[in-house]
Amino acid sequence: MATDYKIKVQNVTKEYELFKTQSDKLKAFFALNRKPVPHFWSLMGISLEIKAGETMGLIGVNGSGKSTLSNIISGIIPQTTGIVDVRGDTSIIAIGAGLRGNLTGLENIRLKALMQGLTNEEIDQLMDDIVSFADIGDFLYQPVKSYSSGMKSRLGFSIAVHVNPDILIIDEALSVGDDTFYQKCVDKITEFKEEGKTIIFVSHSLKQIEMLCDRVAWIHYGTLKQVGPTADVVKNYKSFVKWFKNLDKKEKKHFQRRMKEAQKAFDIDAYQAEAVAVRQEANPEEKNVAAKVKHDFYGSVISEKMSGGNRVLTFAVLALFVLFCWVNVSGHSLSEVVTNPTNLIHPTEHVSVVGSYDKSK
Ligand SMILES: Nc1ncnc2c1ncn2[C@@H]1O[C@H](COP(=O)(O)OP(=O)(O)OP(=O)(O)O)[C@@H](O)[C@H]1O
Repeated sequence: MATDYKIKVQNVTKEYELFKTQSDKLKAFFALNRKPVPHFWSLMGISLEIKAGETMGLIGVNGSGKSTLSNIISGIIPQTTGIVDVRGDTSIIAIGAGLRGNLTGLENIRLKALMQGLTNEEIDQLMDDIVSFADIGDFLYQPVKSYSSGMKSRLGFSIAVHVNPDILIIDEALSVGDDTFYQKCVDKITEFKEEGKTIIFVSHSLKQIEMLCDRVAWIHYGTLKQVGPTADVVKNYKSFVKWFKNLDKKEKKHFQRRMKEAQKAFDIDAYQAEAVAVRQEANPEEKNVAAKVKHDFYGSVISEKMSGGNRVLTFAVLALFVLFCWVNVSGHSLSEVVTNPTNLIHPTEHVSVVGSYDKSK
């Protein structure tokens, strides 16, 4: 792989546990002896480099993993394994990400710009431009949860392009706006390209991809099917779509089920062993390849899962917290409760009269 990249992802995977309900998820968090939960690998090992100043398109059918990958690159979600290296003094902005539903449009502008490192004075100077580009009228003063998807996209896009990011990630933002807004966005993206910014552009519109992207990565059910010049990848993708459309209903379902089953059955240990074998074969003299690959896989990853020990610790801290609250409410001192725990269920007189009042007054 070349070294002059702006963004590099290497052996990136993303695993989800498919809990049926939120309460199942919560129970599993505290359970010491967890029942097995079905797993799903949204990404099964993506390696890709994007050069500075390049516009890279991400294409693929619904659910193939495009948003998962762009969210990992923008740091919104962590990868399960692999390296994500974003180089240089970089600020990334992903259009749809980070809008808070309970805040108004104006509040969201300030919040996102502050998170991007702008000062309040800088935001004040940009505010008129952001508001006028978004063009959503009085909705600016309404909570974002009341916006249509087109309005959210207008606001997100406007903030993103005005805070002057080094890397811009555009995930399906152009598909929901009307024609006027679409043209404004295309002009802005073209301006960004001319300024040499790096852009990741996720879209189902092959016309937009062909118009804007230098190279394209085709993500196919969690794998990188092809990466290369736009015309080549789009041509192959179109052939796949044509092939798929020609299948009858039963064949389509069968194909989709087979792909999803493969994503459930993905074996991360086998994938890691394969990476070791590939690296060793490329450089037979290299020592400690297994340990180095292990480090590449897990060294920069923040684990979303808690170890058994950490779960016990969290549980103990919570239990202590509840106990201290209870001691406090009981009105006894800690030493009184320690010497006689039944004090916990016999509050002091002081506590028992709290909230009562003297009817004779
Ligand atoms: N939080 C989650 N929990 C479980 N599965 C998830 C989660 N988020 C995404 N997935 C699954 O990961 C897969 C990839 O989703 P992703 O949104 O990245 O696809 P996409 O290519 O962007 O799709 P689309 O073109 O429809 O936007 C899908 O099968 C999706 O159901």
